[in-house]
Amino acid sequence: MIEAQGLSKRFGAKTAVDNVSFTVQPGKVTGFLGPNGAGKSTTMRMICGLDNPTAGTVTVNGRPYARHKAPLHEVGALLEAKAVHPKRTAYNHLRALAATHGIPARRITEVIELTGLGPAAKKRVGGFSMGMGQRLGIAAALLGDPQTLILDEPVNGLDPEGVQWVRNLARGLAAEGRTVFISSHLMSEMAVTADHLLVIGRGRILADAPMDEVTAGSARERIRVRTDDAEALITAVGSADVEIRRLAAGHLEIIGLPARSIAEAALSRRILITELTPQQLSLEDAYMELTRDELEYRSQQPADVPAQEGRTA
Ligand SMILES: Nc1ncnc2c1ncn2[C@@H]1O[C@H](COP(=O)(O)OP(=O)(O)OP(=O)(O)O)[C@@H](O)[C@H]1O
Repeated sequence: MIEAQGLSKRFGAKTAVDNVSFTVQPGKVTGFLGPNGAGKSTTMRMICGLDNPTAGTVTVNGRPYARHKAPLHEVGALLEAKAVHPKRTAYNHLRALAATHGIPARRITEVIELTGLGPAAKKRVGGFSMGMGQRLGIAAALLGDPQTLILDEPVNGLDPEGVQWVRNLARGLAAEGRTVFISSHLMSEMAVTADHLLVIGRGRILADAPMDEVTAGSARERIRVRTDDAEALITAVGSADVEIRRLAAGHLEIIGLPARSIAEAALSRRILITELTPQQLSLEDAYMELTRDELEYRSQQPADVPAQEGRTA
């Protein structure tokens, strides 16, 4: 279990992590999501004792990382920009790690097999693709057979088979009762991998909830509507609080109004409706809603490209 209490990290004037408290439970995959620069890597680095908190504490199984006698057996971490000697082979890199942590050689063979590194194990790491580097990082994280896994963007650079492999690995480790904390930018992947979500924006926790609660719990209802007269319906339901997307001819998505209000507005104007379907939020939709005001680096819409969403104000 990972427990953070009032955890903060400042770099000069920049507050990267701002007084966050959370618990990452064993037996589950917990996804860690947030826009670029939100504080995910800094939080993970503090969990692993690589950055010192400015305030607050974070423990793994009741102790700060540095206070564990055999940390590699306790916590396995894949963090960005892991330093690996480029002239070393993958096998020798793992052997050096194992030797300094009292891990037997047979475990090296096991993790090489587990991560599909076999054919590349005797090659120099300097020539590795990003995906092979990720597999080596995951092999290193698994080396001590730890109870807690912290994986920062583990699927970066992996091919579809590799992405699926990470998903099955994470789910398998959690099923064994381990704590699995994993960050990713791939929403669709996170939606099928994680049981629980922690969303961070500008250093603060925006959501800490089971996956199905996050995807079900949008503040605004989202209804698919088919009608013979889309223009009349847009006029009937339009207001500053209602967002309307034109999906195809006679096919709309109305956000911010319950189905009954749409039906009543249509009935009072004798507009025929042929479909009225409440939508389940995708994780991506839920995430976009949660982080709408929290983006540190925002993309600009080119001025001459019409906005995708027509707001009827
Ligand atoms: N060593 C550092 N010195 C100064 N600022 C830093 C340092 N490390 C991180 N930051 C800043 O802290 C903030 C959080 O960075 P962090 O890398 O934790 O975000 P992230 O959520 O992992 O982002 P990404 O998704 O882009 O990897 C950013 O504004 C970043 O520029």
